[in-house]
Amino acid sequence: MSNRVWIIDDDRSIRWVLERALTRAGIETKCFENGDRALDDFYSDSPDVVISDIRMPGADGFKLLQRFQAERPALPIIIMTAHSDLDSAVAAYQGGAFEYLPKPFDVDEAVAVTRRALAHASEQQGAGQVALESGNGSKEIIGEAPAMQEVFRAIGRLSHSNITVLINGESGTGKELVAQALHNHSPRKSRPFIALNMAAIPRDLMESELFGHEKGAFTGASAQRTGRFEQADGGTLFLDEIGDMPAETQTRLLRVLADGEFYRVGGHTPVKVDVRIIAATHQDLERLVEEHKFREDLFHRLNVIRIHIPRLADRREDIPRLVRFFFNSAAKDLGVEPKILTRETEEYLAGLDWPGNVRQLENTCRWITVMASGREVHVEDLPQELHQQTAAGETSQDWQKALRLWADRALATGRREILSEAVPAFEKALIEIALKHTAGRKRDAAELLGWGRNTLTRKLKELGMNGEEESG
Ligand SMILES: Nc1ncnc2c1ncn2[C@@H]1O[C@H](COP(=O)(O)OP(=O)(O)OP(=O)(O)O)[C@@H](O)[C@H]1O
Repeated sequence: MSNRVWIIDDDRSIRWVLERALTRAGIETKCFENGDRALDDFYSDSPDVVISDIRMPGADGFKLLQRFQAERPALPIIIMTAHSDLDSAVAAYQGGAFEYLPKPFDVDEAVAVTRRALAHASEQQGAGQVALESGNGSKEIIGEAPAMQEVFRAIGRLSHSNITVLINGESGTGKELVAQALHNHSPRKSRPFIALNMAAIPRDLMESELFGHEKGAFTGASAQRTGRFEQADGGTLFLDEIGDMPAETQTRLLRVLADGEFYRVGGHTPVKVDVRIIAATHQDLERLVEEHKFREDLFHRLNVIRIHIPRLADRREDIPRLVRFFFNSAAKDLGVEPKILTRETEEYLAGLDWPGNVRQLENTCRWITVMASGREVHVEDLPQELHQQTAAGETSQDWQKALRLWADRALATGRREILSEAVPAFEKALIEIALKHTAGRKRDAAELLGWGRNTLTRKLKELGMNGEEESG
């Protein structure tokens, strides 16, 4: 009999949850508490799909992946791991894994991924999978927030391809870092990665910058110069702030993408290149298209795969880890000991808006490393502009916004069951004010609150506010 899906994890609760969910979904399962047991069974009873943890005693997930792959290259494997950095995700794909499931995962998602893997298994019966070599010198990308996990998955999925990618995200969110990771984990990784920011190049130099020029093509062109396209041949050209590309350059770019060749400025011989384009923008390109500021045909050429990188404020849970990461790298650069945040400072930083996103956080961490006197960083050690940001924010915020901010901070820093903290504080505040308005008369205060008198009496007792009222 075939046990269609194997679940391999040393954590009994994970095995239990998955087994239950898959069985309910009508999928047969077989569980193993370690990799060695699974390897023992592999030759006598082969699965259709494997779901495996990475870190286990004995044969770990990567070793299993290797062994399974060697025997059955088309076997889909889903790697689960709590260790959610990019490299383990991509390494999983390089071994031929089908999917990457960060822990803790949503059970429905796990079932959906397993279904896809089963469908894939039946399609791919017997087909081989291409193994990729590992990437080179990639900078670490920190991100445990679900939205960042999506980004990592996309990088993993795209690691076999040369497909055009459009990255969306505000300034400083890490678009270039992701573009570099896409390149480093692509078949082009040993060829150049050239980054170019459209917003930073003067308009009249743009074409020569991209396509190069011949000697004498314009005043000042005293020698022939190769452009970025030629420099990126065989590799990747990262076009940042593509929304700022002038119309005439858009037209030329479109032609290059269609023909795979171009002319240097002032040149008459076509130059052939093989370049993968990754474009990025903080702008809404669809809107620019509607406003006729961006060519629709170029937009469609670039918008093959879209990756969205969230604002830092939408992934606050990553802030403490990012801070530790930046403290460590700043300390290394400056030859000092890395700073440490107090819990209060950590909560404070996690609650700020960070309009400059990760770049602003990185700069702040450098500033602190240089400027803060002690090793422990307190709220008062933070740069002045961060204090101003909250002061300005809070005066303009109504109480609901302040409440949201509080909840966001509390959850981002690991607090749980926050209703039990917030509800009594909320009721207490309203009761106090109602009693103030009625000079302490309970009956009237209850009416102001919309409660019966008995309810108010009970609440006062529950909240330990019995000293606050007179009879009324
Ligand atoms: N998730 C992350 N983990 C670690 N470092 C990060 C992360 N995101 C961004 N950084 C760092 O923050 C800085 C800004 O990132 P990057 O230049 O990639 O942003 P960007 O979106 O391309 O910005 P812009 O649009 O302004 O060019 C870089 O130093 C980068 O290394």
